[in-house]
Amino acid sequence: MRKAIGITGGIATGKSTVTKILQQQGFTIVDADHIARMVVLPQTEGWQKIVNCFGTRILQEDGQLNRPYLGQIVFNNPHYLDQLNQILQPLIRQRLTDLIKKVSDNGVPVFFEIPLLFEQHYQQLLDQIILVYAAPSVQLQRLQTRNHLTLAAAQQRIASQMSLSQKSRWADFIIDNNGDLHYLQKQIDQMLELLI
Ligand SMILES: CC(C)(COP(=O)(O)OP(=O)(O)OC[C@H]1O[C@@H](n2cnc3c(N)ncnc32)[C@H](O)[C@@H]1O)[C@@H](O)C(=O)NCCC(=O)NCCS
Ligand SMILES: Nc1ncnc2c1ncn2[C@@H]1O[C@H](COP(=O)(O)OP(=O)(O)OP(=O)(O)O)[C@@H](O)[C@H]1O
Repeated sequence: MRKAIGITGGIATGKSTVTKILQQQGFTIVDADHIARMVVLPQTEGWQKIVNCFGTRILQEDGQLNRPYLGQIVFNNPHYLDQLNQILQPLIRQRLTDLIKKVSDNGVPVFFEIPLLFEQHYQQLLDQIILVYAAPSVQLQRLQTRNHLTLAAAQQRIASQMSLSQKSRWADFIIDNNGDLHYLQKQIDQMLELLI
């Protein structure tokens, strides 16, 4: 049986923390954020289109994207986020779809960490979907701390995604990441028992 399992959630709810644990347990992980970084490496089609759209101000001296600066621009203005999405989502989709389709039917699960899984409609390609949930106050606090954002900037980033409560309704399994890492591990063990 084929097991291509999507892992999603909201920004900073703990998707990468979960996939890191799964990777340590020997599972294969494909990370859409990693693909998103590959398609904007200097001189690639994605990089060129972003420079054409946003100008060279979004580049570092070495030609790489200045990601925190581009993040400030797009998460501050839905119009710019829309433009970035129009450039990057087709490039990400092509690679991600290929990788999902390659999962063999030997029953060994492959986990796909996809932040915009529902926004970009990847659900039809996946066999099961896990959502990593954190309460709004926990999510806000973790995002502010990790990215050194003001309250307003963190709220804006959360608002740029579909609401977590909406996503929760569509998931096959919800991992509650409101506790400590020990509690998270227990949730992951339960998920593995149920889904695999
Ligand atoms: C704006 C960018 C340059 C900021 O880079 P930065 O290194 O600071 O953040 P990073 O890439 O690690 O993303 C962090 C988180 O932001 C959220 N996020 C990223 N892109 C988006 C987006 N287009 N819309 C809403 N939320 C997003 C996700 O929860 C993601 O996990 C970067 O996020 C980006 O290129 N985004 C577009 C690519 C994308 O859509 N990635 C998600 C693939 S499903
Ligand atoms: N159970 C936990 N206890 C304490 N801190 C946690 C826990 N889970 C995650 N964190 C911290 O919260 C922050 C966000 O977690 P993580 O980076 O895994 O989220 P994410 O959903 O992958 O974020 P993004 O959408 O931005 O990629 C990180 O700094 C992480 O170390």
